[in-house]
Amino acid sequence: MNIHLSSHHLIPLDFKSLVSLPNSHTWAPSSSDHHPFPDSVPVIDLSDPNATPLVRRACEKWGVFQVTNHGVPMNLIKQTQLQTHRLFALPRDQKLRVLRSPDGFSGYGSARISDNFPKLMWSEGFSMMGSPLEHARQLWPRHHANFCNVMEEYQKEMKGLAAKLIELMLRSLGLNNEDVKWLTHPQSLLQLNSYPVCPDPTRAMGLAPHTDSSLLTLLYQTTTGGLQVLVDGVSWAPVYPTAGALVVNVGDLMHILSNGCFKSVVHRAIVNKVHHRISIAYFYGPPWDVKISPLMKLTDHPPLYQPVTWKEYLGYKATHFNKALELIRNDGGEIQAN
Ligand SMILES: O=C(O)CCC(=O)C(=O)O
Ligand SMILES: [Fe+2]
Repeated sequence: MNIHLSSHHLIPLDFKSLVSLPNSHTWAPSSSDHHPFPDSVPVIDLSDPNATPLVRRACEKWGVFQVTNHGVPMNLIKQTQLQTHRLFALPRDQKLRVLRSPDGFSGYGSARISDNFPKLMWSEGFSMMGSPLEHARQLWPRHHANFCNVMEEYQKEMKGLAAKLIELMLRSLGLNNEDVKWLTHPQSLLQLNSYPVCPDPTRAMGLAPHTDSSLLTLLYQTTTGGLQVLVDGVSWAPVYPTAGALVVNVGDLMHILSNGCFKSVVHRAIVNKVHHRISIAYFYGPPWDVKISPLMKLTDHPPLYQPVTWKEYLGYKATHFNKALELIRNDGGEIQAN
């Protein structure tokens, strides 16, 4: 499905002014909503001597895990959370001053994946590629320094942790950083998500089911849960907020790189009636123009995917959404890129 909506769908609702769900935001329940999953996403302590095999198992079975003892200062996470609330608490017309352009990466707006669904989501977001200075100046002409410092520091910490986790994932497969030399210049995007209090959460969708296009995503979801992952294609397992933990999602590019060994996890965010939920997602990937393909050492069976750059892959994702991986699969996507 690829429904191209006009750019006004980039503009989130004025959530505060609504006492009921408008039809544009009312979703039919899906059959998997009735299959809650009893097991829960693994939590891995990075200081555990067994962390490497635990990471491998989590990536193969789930495509997602939580990490504790990750070394990112809790105070910085709290500051980032505070600045995120500060941004979304701004009056709507002020946030609309920094509206993301339809094909842009930075700024305020509805979820990028909105174009692929017939209904709209109960959320708003703010994305940053590199420094947020330009937008922050428009949001707070005089008081933007704190926001910028915190977001830049957070990106720096996430970059270090992402590199560490990639190394761990590679090591778990018998590989090392020499196999991904191009990762000395990673590319990343920081995305703040806001899910306002919702009058009818069972019929609304915070963020519709998707996989991330990154190599990996590091997500902080505060103490208000809402993230769910799809297990075996039929059941939604909640990812319970765990004090100080960060959620690690395997993204599509890591699935490709691992020649299908690691799952890229399908996930979604649900909303609730009581708490305004925020989450902070850091997407980490290769430089835009580097071709990613299954690592040769893992191709004891033929490579499953054709080489693709992150930029090209995002293009496929925009046109074919959850069929994008099929499109570059060697054993025959029937779909043709257009
Ligand atoms: O808010 C969440 O828990 C999920 C966010 C997410 O999946 C994303 O930003 O890609
Ligand atoms: Fe995601």
